Amino acid sequence: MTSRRLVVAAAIVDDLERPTRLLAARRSRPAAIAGRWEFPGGKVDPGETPVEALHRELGEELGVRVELGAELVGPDDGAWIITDRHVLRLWRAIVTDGDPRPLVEHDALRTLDRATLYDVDWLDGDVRIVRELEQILDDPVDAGYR
Ligand SMILES: Nc1nc2c([nH]c(=O)n2[C@H]2C[C@H](O)[C@@H](COP(=O)(O)OP(=O)(O)OP(=O)(O)O)O2)c(=O)[nH]1
Repeated sequence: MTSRRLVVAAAIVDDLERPTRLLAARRSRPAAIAGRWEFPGGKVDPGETPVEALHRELGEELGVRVELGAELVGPDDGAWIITDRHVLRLWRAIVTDGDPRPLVEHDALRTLDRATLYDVDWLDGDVRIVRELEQILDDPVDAGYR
């Protein structure tokens, strides 16, 4: 049996209930995935709950505090297998404090909407998650934001 390490990450959006924009982060390391885009987050440390780990990672990586919304439940026992060694759990989140900056692990951030969602080179394992989020993202015009 393979047991995969749990990674937790956030779909940082502009509105928890009716999102139109999503934050993507570009990896700066390790070399094998540098330049690819992902959801900010990281591995859960021993003794941490997944939600505690997510708050810690978002503070370390982006310098922000967040409020979490609904989890995006995946097809693999409720989570998302992203690599042969990792399984991801992902929550909607909005920033409540700070401006996201690529402090560690990332060298660029982008805010994407439905029209630009695939303009970045998502990590392979994230692509089907992005497809699911595409169903949730409202058009900014429909949502009355533009
Ligand atoms: N954070 C994150 N990792 C992802 C995503 N998609 C994906 O395949 N991964 C992979 C990349 C890494 O191999 C692994 C997560 O490890 P990580 O390097 O982010 O974890 P970490 O911050 O705790 O770092 P470390 O302990 O290795 O220093 O999962 C994603 O959307 N977000």
